[in-house]
Formats: sequence, C-alpha cells, structure tokens
Amino acid sequence: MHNTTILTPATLPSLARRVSDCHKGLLGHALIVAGGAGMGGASLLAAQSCLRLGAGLVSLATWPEHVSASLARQPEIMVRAVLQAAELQPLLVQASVVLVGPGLGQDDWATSLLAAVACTEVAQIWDADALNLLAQDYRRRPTQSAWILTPHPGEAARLLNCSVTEIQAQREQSALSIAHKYQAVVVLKGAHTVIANSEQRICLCQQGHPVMAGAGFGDVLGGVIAALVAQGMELFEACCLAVYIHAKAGEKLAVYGRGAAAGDLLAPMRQELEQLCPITG
Ligand SMILES: NC(=O)C1=CN([C@@H]2O[C@H](COP(=O)(O)OP(=O)(O)OC[C@H]3O[C@@H](n4cnc5c(N)ncnc54)[C@H](OP(=O)(O)O)[C@@H]3O)[C@@H](O)[C@H]2O)[C@@H](O)CC1
Ligand SMILES: Nc1ncnc2c1ncn2[C@@H]1O[C@H](COP(=O)(O)OP(=O)(O)O)[C@@H](O)[C@H]1O
Repeated sequence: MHNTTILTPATLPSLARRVSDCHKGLLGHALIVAGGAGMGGASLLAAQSCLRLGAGLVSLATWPEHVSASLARQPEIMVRAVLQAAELQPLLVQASVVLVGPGLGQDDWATSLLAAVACTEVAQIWDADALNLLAQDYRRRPTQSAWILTPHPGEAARLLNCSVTEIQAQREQSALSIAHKYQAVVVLKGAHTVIANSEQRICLCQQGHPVMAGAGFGDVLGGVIAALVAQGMELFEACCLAVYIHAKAGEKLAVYGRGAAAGDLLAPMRQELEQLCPITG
C-alpha cells in the first residue's frame, strides 16, 4: 500500500535561496542532448526552459542543422553540433545533470548518443525518444547513475508493454510499476501528473489545464526538472516542484484560451517559482 501526497504550497519541497556572493558555478551545468533532424524545436524548448528556471550554465548537444537557429533565439545557451557520440564525451564530463530525449529520434545517431549518456555517472532525465529506445531494449538503461523517467501515457504504455487505456485506468499504480521496473523516479504526465519512486513514494499534482495539450509542453517540463536538479535539489523533490510550477503556469495561460504555445510557459513559470521559493531574503 502507498499513501499519496497531494502537491500544495504546504507539501512542496523548496529550492534553496541564493547566497549574496552566489555565482553561476554554484548553480549547476545542465547538458541537454536532444533534437534530431527535423526536431530542433523540442531541443530548444528544453534548453530554454532549463536556462530560464535558473540553471547556472546550459549546454545543448544537437543535430548540426539546429545550431544557428538555437543560438539566434537564445545566445546564453552553449549550443554544440554533435555528429558522433565521441563528441559528447567532453560535454558529459562538465555536466552536473543531463536531459536526454526531446525530439532525439530513434535512428543510429540517437541510439549512439543515448548509449554515451547511459555510461556516465551523472544524474540523468530520460524523456520522449530516450524512453521509446529504452522500451525497445531494457539494456539501454544507465547502470551507474540516478535517473528520472518522464513518460506521457503513450510512452508509459511502451515502457510497461501494455495499452494507454490500461495506464490511464490506474495512473498511480502505473507510475509505481515503472519506477519499480526501472528503479527510477517517474513522472507520469497528463492531466493530474503522478510522481513516484521505487520506494513506493507517490505525489499527485491536481493543477494543470487542457490548454497544455499541445506540442512541446513536455519538452519544457524536462528542461525545468533539469534546472532544479542542476541547482541542487534531490531528484524526487525537483520533479514535484517542476511539475507544480509547470502546471500552475499552464493554468495562467488558460485565461487566453486555445492556441497556447509551450514557450509561453517560460515567464509564468518563473513567476510561480519566485512566489514559492524567492531567490533571496
Ligand atoms: N517542436 C518539436 O520539435 C516537437 C517535437 N516533439 C518530439 O516528437 C517526438 C514524438 O513524440 P510524440 O509525443 O508526439 O509522439 P508519441 O510518443 O508517439 O506519443 C503520442 C501518443 O501517445 C499517447 N499520449 C500522449 N499523451 C497522452 C495523454 N495525455 N493521454 C493519453 N494518451 C497520450 C497517445 O496515444 P493514443 O491515445 O493515440 O493511443 C498519442 O497518440 C518526440 O521526440 C518528441 O520530443 C514533440 O515534443 C512535439 C514538439
Ligand atoms: N489535459 C491536460 N491537463 C493537464 N496537463 C496536461 C494536459 N495535457 C497535457 N498536459 C501536460 O503537458 C505536457 C505534455 O507533455 P508531452 O505529452 O510529453 O508533450 P510533448 O512531447 O509535445 O512535449 C505534460 O507535462 C502534461 O502533463
């Protein structure tokens, strides 16, 4: 049996305040490995949200054709063209957290980058195509590091080899089953996102809005989780806070109705974080 904690301002974990002599070296270096051919938007959304939620440094390793557009949009991100997995090694050595998967694709290039990430000891977040590749072969999992899996119901069904209907019929149990099977912290996305771990810990977010049913909203969430881990939060706590501020920001967008773009979340997510966890004081 498990007890479910509902996420509220009273039950949420907090991000530490910044000391007055804080510098970027204290706030983590997040590496985003994402964006195969034709999917440069997913990687940029993840990297931008990571930067905008306070990571000290953000590097983006992506398919070469995305480099100039990403730099033009957000020059604070260190954008690296990566054609071969060996080119990831120096970036992995610098990283304090890695997010892998948004728009990665499932070709040989994607598979080799995922294998390089899985070999490192750094904490990692697996999203989107990283989850699809994992579902195809369990041996792709990292063996030396703590990790977070962020499936939507379709990806969760692939991870448990069942149907989306079965996942949705028992969302909490599904999240716990994935956490147990993969020994990971799991964020099962969709209306009322569930966060679970392999020790039967489980939290439920009752915030959020159907206006968030659009392309890229999950890519943004991955970047937020990476930002909070980079700034020193434990994995489970980072997931809870990230899911909550992402969902609350979605509610704010809902007042404008249909047509919200995932990038619109950036400003309201910053506001939510500041309201819950002020930067100083
Ligand atoms: N701008 C860019 O570059 C963008 C790039 N992107 C990248 O595209 C890649 C493919 O990712 P993807 O999620 O679009 O496809 P996929 O994994 O087949 O899942 C779809 C199926 O899953 C299910 N399902 C999902 N949510 C559900 C829910 N709440 N509730 C219930 N079911 C739900 C649903 O299954 P169904 O109900 O149809 O059985 C649905 O058909 C990936 O790398 C991603 O990062 C995107 O991020 C977009 C922006
Ligand atoms: N109806 C909804 N209610 C609340 N949140 C939603 C709803 N639909 C989508 N979301 C949220 O939006 C995000 C969508 O993520 P995902 O399906 O991975 O999209 P993408 O791959 O396009 O980025 C998740 O965080 C999910 O919880």
